Amino acid sequence: MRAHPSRLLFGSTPFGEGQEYLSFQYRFLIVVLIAGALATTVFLLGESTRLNRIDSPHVVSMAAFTVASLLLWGVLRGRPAAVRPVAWLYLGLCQLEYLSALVHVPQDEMRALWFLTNVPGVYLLLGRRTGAVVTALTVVGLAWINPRLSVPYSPNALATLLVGIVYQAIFFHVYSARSISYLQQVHGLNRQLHDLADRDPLTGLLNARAYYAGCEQALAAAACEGRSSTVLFVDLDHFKRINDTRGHAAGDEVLRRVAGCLREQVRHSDWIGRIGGEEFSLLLPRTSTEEALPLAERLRVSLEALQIEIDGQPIPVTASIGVATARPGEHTMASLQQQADEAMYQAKARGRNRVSMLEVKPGTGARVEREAQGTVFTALTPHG
Ligand SMILES: Nc1nc2c(ncn2[C@@H]2O[C@H](COP(=O)(O)OP(=O)(O)OP(=O)(O)O)[C@@H](O)[C@H]2O)c(=O)[nH]1
Repeated sequence: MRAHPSRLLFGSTPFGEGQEYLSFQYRFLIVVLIAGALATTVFLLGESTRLNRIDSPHVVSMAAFTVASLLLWGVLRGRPAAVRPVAWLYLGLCQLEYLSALVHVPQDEMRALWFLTNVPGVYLLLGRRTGAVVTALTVVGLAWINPRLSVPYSPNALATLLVGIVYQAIFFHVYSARSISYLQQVHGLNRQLHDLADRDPLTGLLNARAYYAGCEQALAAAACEGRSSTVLFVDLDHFKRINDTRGHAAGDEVLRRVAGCLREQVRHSDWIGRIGGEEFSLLLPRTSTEEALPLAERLRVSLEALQIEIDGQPIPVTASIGVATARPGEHTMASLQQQADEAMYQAKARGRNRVSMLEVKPGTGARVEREAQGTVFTALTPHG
């Protein structure tokens, strides 16, 4: 597969969530470093072909500037965290280079304009406060050095230059404030969109698509560490009756309360999703069957103990829970969920409000089923 040409310039640099502005600064600085090196190279080529005349101290300064810019590019490439220190170094380098032009190339009337080019870069890379300080220092510095130059600027030319620098500073002050707040808004809206796309609006849990996508990765990560993971498939019993006898709104309230109860009892690292009407699935990464079964039983008891009252009338809730465990590399999320599904149907078939576990022995395909009674688990149909 061919690499995208932009990788030559920027490398394959990873950016975390919420790093849009850093990613912009990183790319901006790389382009600025290369553009700076190219600009001085053009001047050096002009000098070597006698198209323009530059005094020798400034030729040395431009050559050093070109090499230093390329070195800074090499340092920055692939390291977005280095944007600030590299930007500071580059700012110092630019100021020295412009100063050298001011002193050593008096025949170039336009040379002081280079100081204008720093203002946008400082605002965008080092922030508004640094931008204001650098602008003030540049204005004072130019006013101080002008009478000391071998060919000074006229008062009119100097005033135009200084007012131009201040005007540009004000412009970029406002621009950087607005662009950052705009990016923050876009980031917030992006998060909301992600939430809308990933969450079930009724319960706030992950929807089936987001749940399975996250679980697939969590399962693979646990397998890489040689750890098992377990799925608990929770299906409410006779939920249709609640809808039929107490109304759909009451059914919705039950689903919200069940989701809250499940969420409260699992670890932060566990995955939980609403994958169907009254169906919830939990993936417990790095968790064996022996660790998961007592939790499944605890969840069943908690759901049974939920006290849901609507219009003063209690609504009893129970759930059937299917348990299936994947040893490292043994299952995809789809096949593990399928096994938990089968285990849940066993729990339904045996009378509901219970936990059932199904294990399929690798190689032989032999099935071992277990069921909880209280917190004791008994093997039901071991064979193989
Ligand atoms: N209130 C409400 N009901 C829903 C929602 N999504 C699905 N349902 C209902 O959930 C019910 C599921 O019924 P069934 O699949 O027959 O399951 P059950 O009644 O729980 O029976 P068993 O699973 O066999 O114990 C259906 O009546 C659906 O209309 C929802 O978002 N809100």
